[in-house]
Amino acid sequence: MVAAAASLALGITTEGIEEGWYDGGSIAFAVILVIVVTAVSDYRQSLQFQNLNEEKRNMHLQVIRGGRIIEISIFEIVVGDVVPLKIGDQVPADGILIFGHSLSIDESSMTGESNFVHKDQKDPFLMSGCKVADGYGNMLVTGVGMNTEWGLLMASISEDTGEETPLQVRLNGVATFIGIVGLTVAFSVLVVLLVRYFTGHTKNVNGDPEFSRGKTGVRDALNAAIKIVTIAVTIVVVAVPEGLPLAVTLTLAYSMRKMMADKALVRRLSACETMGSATTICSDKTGTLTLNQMTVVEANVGGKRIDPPDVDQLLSSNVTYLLFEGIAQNTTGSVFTPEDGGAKEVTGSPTEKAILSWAVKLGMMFDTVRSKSKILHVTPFNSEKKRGGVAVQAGESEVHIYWKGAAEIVLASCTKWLDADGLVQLMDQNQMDEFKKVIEEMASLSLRCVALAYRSYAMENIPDEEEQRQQWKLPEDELVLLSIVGIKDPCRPGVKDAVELCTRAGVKVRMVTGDNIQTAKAIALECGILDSEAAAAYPILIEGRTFRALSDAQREDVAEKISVMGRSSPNDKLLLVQALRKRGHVVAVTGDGTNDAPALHEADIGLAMGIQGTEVAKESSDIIILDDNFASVVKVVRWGRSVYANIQKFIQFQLTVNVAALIINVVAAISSGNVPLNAVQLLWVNLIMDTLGALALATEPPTDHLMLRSPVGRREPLITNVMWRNLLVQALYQVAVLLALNFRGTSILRLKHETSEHANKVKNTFIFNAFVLCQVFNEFNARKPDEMNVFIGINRNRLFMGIIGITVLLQVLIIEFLGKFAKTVRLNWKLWLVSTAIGLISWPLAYVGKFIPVPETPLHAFFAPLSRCFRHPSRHMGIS
Ligand SMILES: Nc1ncnc2c1ncn2[C@@H]1O[C@H](COP(=O)(O)OP(=O)(O)OP(=O)(O)O)[C@@H](O)[C@H]1O
Ligand SMILES: [Ca+2]
Repeated sequence: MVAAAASLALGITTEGIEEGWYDGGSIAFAVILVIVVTAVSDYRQSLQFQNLNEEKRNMHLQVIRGGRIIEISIFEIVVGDVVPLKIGDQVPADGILIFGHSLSIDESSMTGESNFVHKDQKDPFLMSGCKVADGYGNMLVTGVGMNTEWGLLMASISEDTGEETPLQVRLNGVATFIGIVGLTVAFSVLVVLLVRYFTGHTKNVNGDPEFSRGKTGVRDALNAAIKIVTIAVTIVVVAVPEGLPLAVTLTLAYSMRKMMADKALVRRLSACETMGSATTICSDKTGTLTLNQMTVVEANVGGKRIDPPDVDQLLSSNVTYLLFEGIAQNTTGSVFTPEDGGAKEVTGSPTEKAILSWAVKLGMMFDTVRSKSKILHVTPFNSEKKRGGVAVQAGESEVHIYWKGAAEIVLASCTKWLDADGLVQLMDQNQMDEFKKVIEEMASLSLRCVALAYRSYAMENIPDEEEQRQQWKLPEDELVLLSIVGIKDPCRPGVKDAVELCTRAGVKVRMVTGDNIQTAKAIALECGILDSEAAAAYPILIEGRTFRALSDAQREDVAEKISVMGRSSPNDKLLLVQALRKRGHVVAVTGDGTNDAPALHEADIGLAMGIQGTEVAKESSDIIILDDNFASVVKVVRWGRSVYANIQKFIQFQLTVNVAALIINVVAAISSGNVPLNAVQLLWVNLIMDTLGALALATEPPTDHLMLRSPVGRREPLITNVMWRNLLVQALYQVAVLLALNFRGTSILRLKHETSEHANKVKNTFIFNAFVLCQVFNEFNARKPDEMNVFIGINRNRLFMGIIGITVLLQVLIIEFLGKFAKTVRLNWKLWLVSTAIGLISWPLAYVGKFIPVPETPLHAFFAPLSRCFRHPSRHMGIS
C-alpha cells in the first residue's frame, strides 16, 4: 500500500493525472483485491463456526410432561418441566429437586470449587450448568435461559474460537521460514538493483545508462528508486505465504461442515487434523460397535432356563414377587402405561430397558409393584463397581436389599440361591460351577450377562436418621441369587467393514469394554477385531484387573499387543491410553460414561458418544460422534487425513510458485537489473497461489486412497520427500524455461523484426503469461502428490474447476484488456498457444517425475548432523 501510494503520487506528478495513476492505481487495486478476497472468505468461515457453535449447545434431553417422558432440545425447555437427572447429566436449567437418591452435584463450573454438593430436601436448589456426579432424581424447572445463574455467567463470557491447532503452529513455522528467506532475498535484490542503478549499470531501451551523475534529475532518480523498492516489496509479498493459515482454516472449516453430515461434531478444531495421524483407536463396545438395542434373549431364574410364556407354571409366586420387586425398584428406568390402553412405554438406559421389558413380558405391573414398597436407600450403578443396589421396606420391619449387576461379580457375592419353588438353597461348589457355566454359555453367544440377587435385612439395623442413612453402605454379602439374564446387543452392520478399513489404513482398533471378557471376545470375533479364536489369548485378550496389576513398564509392553480388554473399569482405559501414548502412538479413544472423562482427556483425540454419552463425557471430548457408530469414527479418520493431505497439497503448490518466482526474479535482477515480473503481475500471481489456490486445494474431498497408506503419526515432517521432489521438478522446469525466455526471448519468440521496446514488452508479457499458466496446470498436479493420475475425481470438485476457470478467464482479461494496469501487451494466438504448451508440459513432467525414487529418511534428517555440528561447539563455548 505504501508502494502504491508512493508510485501513485509520483506517477501523477511525473506523467500527469490522466496517465500517471495507472501504476499506483493498479498496485492499489491488486492489494485491495487480495484483502477483499481474504476478508470475504474469513467472514464466511466465522459464520460457519457460529453455526457449529449453535449446534454444539443444542443438547437433547428428556423431560417429563403429563407423566410421560419425552425428548426435547434444551432450547425448548420451559418452567414447570420435570427433568429426570442421572449421573453424568448436566443440569439443563435452574430448578428444585422434587425427589432423588444419593444425588450429588458437581458445582465446580459455577463456584469454582471442585467438591460435590449433596442435594436433598434440605438443600434442593439446582443450578443450571452443574453436573450430576452421582445418584439420580427429578427436578422441577423454575428458571430457564437468561433467567438462570448459568445464563448470566455465559452472557458475560464470550466464547473463544481463536485457538491455534498444532498444524497451524507447524505451518506458522514453515511460513516464518519462507518469510525470512523471502525477506533476505528481497533485501539482496533491493541492494543489488539500487547499486546497479546508481552506478550507471542499467541501460534504458536505447542502450544508454539510465543514471549518470549530474545528468539524471532528482525526480527520475526517485522514480527509479521507488520502482526498485516496489519490486523488493513485491518479492516479500510473494514470498510471505499468508495463504497458509487461510488454507488451514478453510480446510478445517470445510471438513467440519462436511463431518457434521457424517455424524461427527467437532468441538476442538485441532482434533480434525490430529485424527488424521491416529495410529490406534480404543473403542467402547456397547453402542459403538454394537447397536445398543438390547433385548433379553436368555434367562435363568431359580436355576431353570425360562421362556416368557410359561413362567407361571415354572416359578412359584414367591419367586416372581421378589424378581419383580427387584427389577421395578432397583432401576433408573420406568414403564409408562398409557391411559387409553396403548402399548407400554419403557424408558431408561438400554440395559435397564431390556430388563424392564423382559419383566413386563413376564407379567410385571410396574406401577403396582412400585407402590407396594418404599425405597429406603439407593446405591446407583456405575461402571467402576458394575452393579447397583437398592434397599426397600417390604413390611413393618423387613427390608429387602436388591442388587443387579455384572453377572460374575454379583454371583461371587452370593452364598445362597432361590430355586424355582421359592426355597432358598445353599450355594455349594457344584451349584456355583453350574451358574458359572450358565454365564459362560450366554457370554460365548455374545450376550451381556446381568445377575439379580437379594437379601433380607432387619429394619432395626438401618439408621433411622436421614443423614446417617445417606452414609450407610448397602450390605453386599451373603446374597441370594435370583436370576441371570443374557442380553443380546447385535453388532452394528457395517462395523466389520469399518474395522477392516482401519486395519488396512494402519490404524489398530482395540476394544475396551466394561462387559464380560467372553462377551467381548465373541463380539470382537464377530466384528473382526480378533481374526480367530486362536488369537484370543493373553495378552491380546486381557481382563481389566490383570492389566491393572502390571507394573508401568510391563503395561507399556502389553498395551501394544492388546486387542480386547474385558471387564475394564474406566481407569483401566486411562492406563491403556497412557501406556500407548508413551509408546509414541497417537491415540483416539471413544467413551460415553462420566468416568470415561479422564481417558477422553488424556487421549490425543477424545470421541464422545452423542446419544448414550453423558454431558460430562461430551465436555471432555474433542469430537462428538452423533450416531454413536464406529463407522462414523472411521469417517473422522478419513477426514482428518484429508485435512492433512489438503494442506500438504497446498504447500507443495505454493512452494513451487515461491521457489520459481524468487529464483527467476533474483537471477534476472542480479544479472540484468530488471525483473521480468513486475509488481502488479507478482501480486496477481500471489492471489492465484495464496487465496484462490487455498480455496481450490483446501476443499478436495477425501478419497479412499487416503485410507490405503499408514498413518503419519507424530514425527513425520509436514513437507515429505515426495513433495520436495515434485516441487523441485516443477520449479526447476519453470525456472529453466522462463530464464531462457528472459535472456534469449527475443530470438526464441522471433521478435527480432519488432522495435526493441515492443519486443521487450511482448517478451515480458509472454513470460508472465507462461508463468501463470504453469501455475494453473501445476495446480492439477498438486491435487495428487503421490498418485500417477492427477485427474481422479476432478469432475466432482466443482470449486476446483470453477477456480481454475476464473483464474484463466482473469488471466485472459488482464493480458488482452487490462494491459495498462499490468504493464502487458496483447499477445497473438500463436504466443497464447506456445505459453499454453509450456504450461501443459508440466503434466507429463509431473508424471515422469514421480518415477524418481526418493529416500525414506526425511530430508531434514540429513541436515540434522550438520546442524548438530554447528550447534555443539557453540554450546561447548557457552559452558567454558
Ligand atoms: N443399569 C445397569 N444395572 C446393573 N448392571 C448393569 C447396568 N448396565 C450395565 N450393567 C452391567 O455392567 C457391565 C458393564 O457396564 P459398563 O458401564 O462398565 O460397560 P458399558 O459402558 O456398558 O460397555 P462399554 O464399555 O463396552 O461401552 C455390563 O456388562 C452389565 O453386566
Ligand atoms: Ca463404557
